[in-house]
Formats: sequence, structure tokens, C-alpha cells
Amino acid sequence: MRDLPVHTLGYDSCVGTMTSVATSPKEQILVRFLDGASRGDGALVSSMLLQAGFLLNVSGDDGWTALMLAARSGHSEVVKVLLSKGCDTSLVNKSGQTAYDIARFWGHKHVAGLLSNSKPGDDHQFLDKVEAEAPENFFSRESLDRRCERRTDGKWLEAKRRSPDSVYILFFNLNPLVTSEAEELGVGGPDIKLRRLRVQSVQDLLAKPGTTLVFLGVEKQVSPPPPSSPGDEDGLTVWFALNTDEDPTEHLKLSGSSCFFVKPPMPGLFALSEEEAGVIAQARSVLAWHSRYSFCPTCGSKTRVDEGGYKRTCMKEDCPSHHGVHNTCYPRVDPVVIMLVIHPGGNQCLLGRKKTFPPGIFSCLAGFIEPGEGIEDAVRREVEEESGIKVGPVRYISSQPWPMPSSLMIGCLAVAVSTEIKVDGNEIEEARWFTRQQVIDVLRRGSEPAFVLPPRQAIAHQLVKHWIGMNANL
Ligand SMILES: NC(=O)c1ccc[n+]([C@@H]2O[C@H](COP(=O)([O-])OP(=O)(O)OC[C@H]3O[C@@H](n4cnc5c(N)ncnc54)[C@H](O)[C@@H]3O)[C@@H](O)[C@H]2O)c1
Ligand SMILES: [Mg+2]
Ligand SMILES: [Mg+2]
Ligand SMILES: [Mg+2]
Ligand SMILES: [Zn+2]
Repeated sequence: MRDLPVHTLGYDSCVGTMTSVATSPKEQILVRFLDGASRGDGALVSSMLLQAGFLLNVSGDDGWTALMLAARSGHSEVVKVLLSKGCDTSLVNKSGQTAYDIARFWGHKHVAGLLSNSKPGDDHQFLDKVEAEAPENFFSRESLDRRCERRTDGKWLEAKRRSPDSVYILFFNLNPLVTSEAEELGVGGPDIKLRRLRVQSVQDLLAKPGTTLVFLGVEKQVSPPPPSSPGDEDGLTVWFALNTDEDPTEHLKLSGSSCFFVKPPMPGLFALSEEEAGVIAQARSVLAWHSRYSFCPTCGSKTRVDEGGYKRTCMKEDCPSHHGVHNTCYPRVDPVVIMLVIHPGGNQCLLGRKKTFPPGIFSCLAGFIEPGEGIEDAVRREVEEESGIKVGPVRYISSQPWPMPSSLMIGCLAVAVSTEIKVDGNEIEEARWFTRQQVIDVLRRGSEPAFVLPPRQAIAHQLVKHWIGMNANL
């Protein structure tokens, strides 16, 4: 017996609740059994199977069997019980996924291991496809080769600093210099472009005490090019970033150009190409660190810039920061979790509004990871703090450097195990469950969208898109 019509019960396949009375004793038994599997109650599953062996391969709503429900929540004990009874691991739900697919998708490696051992020849194309399609996020493209080993090679850096082939990008108070001149921009390309300067244009600025210089890396090479300038033996084109806190316009020797400094984050930086946004993510974060950490955080003394702008060394001889690993000497990155919370039923997602958002915008919840906290726990804590929703399984999807000033957004999908929303009212003024259809209408810019999503350059947008691209009911 398969596909017992339990839809009528309103059985919720993740939290295992019954929202109305089951219509027959057999259906009631099935609901209890599936509920036990999804909650990880191995003892209940075992004893029910002893009395009603037919339950083993029966599915409820959307074709989910006990094995699939246990696999989704990583309940390996229940999975072992079901496997020991000889359950059918090849069954698929109405979205075409096996229990193995579901375990892999939610990152339950131990469960996926148990399931793959029991069925070595299985084909899991669905998951491979989902993984291959993880989005590339704006600000995350590594356009330059960082060549970290060159940061301590003072002679090489100095030669490159003087080289007429080196590229300088300039920031004024952390805002990059760009151009919107038509001839610089290709058809259908970005709206603005970084203004690439040469050493002769920035010579005066380099000599000023308030200027910070950072070695970003070298242009990536397909094959080694011939040497381009006399004395410049490796032919590598180096990029540097400069920041100044005084208006540099009068020191710039630029011929007839219409350049301006663009303020982050929106819409300014979002108008750059993916390649240049990647350079900005690196440059702006390091420069912002220099502007905030001028003095030694350990003893308050003056510091010296070293390693091509990737280290600040305390000038006080006996400062403790000279011994051991001191994360005060190197550029800082703040990890932030950002998550799309999926309703236990699989077909709605949770989005929230900060008080500061423009009208209509709803986005993924997000929050800084705290010291001593892992990614999954930070996701669960922030979601509960901001929306009152409890979260079970968490799966990492992709990350995004966010150079305002220096966050790393860690994008996750998370399955809710409760549904009642209670916003904190402080950070988040409103949170709502939106259906897949509402989200699809927003992404397709339908005539009456229920809300507005952040633009494609925000990882929140990509997480929502990723969820829509997946099969339903994971
Ligand atoms: N790229 C995107 O799609 C996207 C979307 C949402 C948020 N974000 C970014 O994520 C970051 C964090 O999100 P949030 O504001 O919701 O976090 P949050 O929910 O943790 O709340 C922010 C508050 O946490 C405190 N805090 C704790 N640790 C902090 C730290 N290391 N730095 C600064 N404040 C800290 C501060 O009081 C701050 O006001 C923000 O900077 C935001 O710009 C990016
Ligand atoms: Mg937050
Ligand atoms: Mg928060
Ligand atoms: Mg927080
Ligand atoms: Zn010091």
C-alpha cells in the first residue's frame, strides 16, 4: 500500500503535526509513524513497525516516506532502523528525489553514507545539478591573482610601484574613483568603470603622509607574456589601491576626463562589472581596516604598514603583539550568517523587514556570528531572535564578501521546525511567510508583486533565487 491519501489530514511533513482529525484508524497510524520518523523517535518507529510492517514504504503528503523524513533531519538512528527492516531506498517523492538525495542536499553526510552503502549504483543527478548551480555572488569574483608571497618582497614591490605598467585605483574616504564615459564602457556592459591610473598621475599623492597604499595582486595570465618594460623582468601587471582622506582632485594629473567618487553600497558600487566589484571587495575592506586601525590595538602605540599593506606592525619594541599570532596586526573580516528560512511544509519562505529598509522591501534574515559560535548555531540564534522561528537543519549554499566595511556573508538555507512568527520589533519590524508563487511573481516582475526583493547583487536575492530553482519540498 502506497500513497495513502493523508493530504486531507493537513499532515505537516516536517514538524509532524496534525491540523485536523484523521479520517480512518489506518491513516492515524500512518501520521503517527511519519511524525515519529521526522522527529527522530527510533523507539516509536521500531515498535510501530513490529505491529504494522506495512508502514515501512508507505508515503504521506507529496510522496515522502519515513526514510525521506528521517533523512531530511539527519536522524541516523531512525534511518538505520528502517534500513535494517529492508525498506526501499529507491523510492522517490513527487519531486523525484530519493532519501539519499535529500540527505545529501541537507548536508547529512552520515545519513547519505548509510544510504549510499545500501544502494551503490544510485544516480543522484538532481543534487549534482543543484550544487553546480550555486550562484556566483557580486563582489566575490577573484579577478586578480593575489600573489601573497610577494607581499614580503620589498624590492619587487618597489619596482612594481614605479613601473609605468602598474595600475592604480584611487579611493577618497574609501569611495572609489570611477568613470561613466561612454567610450570606456562596452555596449550592454556595466554603467560605471574603475578609473585606472598610472604612476605618473598619482606620484604626488603617494608622497603625502595621509595616503595608504595596498598591493592587490597581479592580472591573471593565461600564458606567460613577454617582458613589457625595460627592467620589468616578469612582465606581470600589478594593481595597487590608494586611499586618501583629503580631496585628491587637485593632485591628480588626469587629462580631460569626467570622473567621480562613488559612494557605497547602493546603487553606486552595484553598477560596476563583476570583475571590478571583486577588486573593490578586496581593496575597500583592506583600506577600511587601515583607516580604523591606525594605532596598535594592543598597546596604543603607532604602527607601521608592512607586507604590501596586509600588516600593521607595532612600533613599540616590547609590545606583546610581536609574539605569537596577533589578529590585531592583520586585516579583519567579520563573518555574518544570512539565511533563507524554509517553512516546514517546503513551499513558503520567511523574509523580514528591517525598520531602515525602503518601503516594500523584504529580505533574508542576517546577523553577525558571535565569538565561539559555529555557522549553524548562529543561523538558529539569529532567526529565533529576529523572528521567533525555531530552525532545524541548516545547509550552506554560497558566500559573499561585503566590503561595507568588511563582512563575509555566509549564505544558508535553513528548515524551520516551528511556524509562528514573533518579530523582535527592534531590529526587524515585520516578517512573513511568502509562498513560492509570490516569490516567483516578484522575481519575474509580475504586475502586482507582494513585496520587493533586494537587487541581484545582494546574496539575499541569490539565496531566494536558488531556492526557487530547486525542486519543491526539500
Ligand atoms: N548582502 C546582503 O544581501 C545582506 C543582507 C542583509 C544584511 N547584510 C549585512 O549583514 C550585516 C549584519 O546583518 P545585521 O545588521 O542584521 O546583523 P545583526 O542581526 O547581528 O544585528 C546587528 C547588530 O549586532 C551588533 N553586532 C554584533 N556583532 C557585530 C559586529 N561584528 N559588527 C557590527 N555589529 C555587530 C550591533 O549592535 C549591530 O547593530 C550588516 O552589515 C548588513 O549590511 C547584507
Ligand atoms: Mg539581523
Ligand atoms: Mg540580529
Ligand atoms: Mg546579532
Ligand atoms: Zn603595540
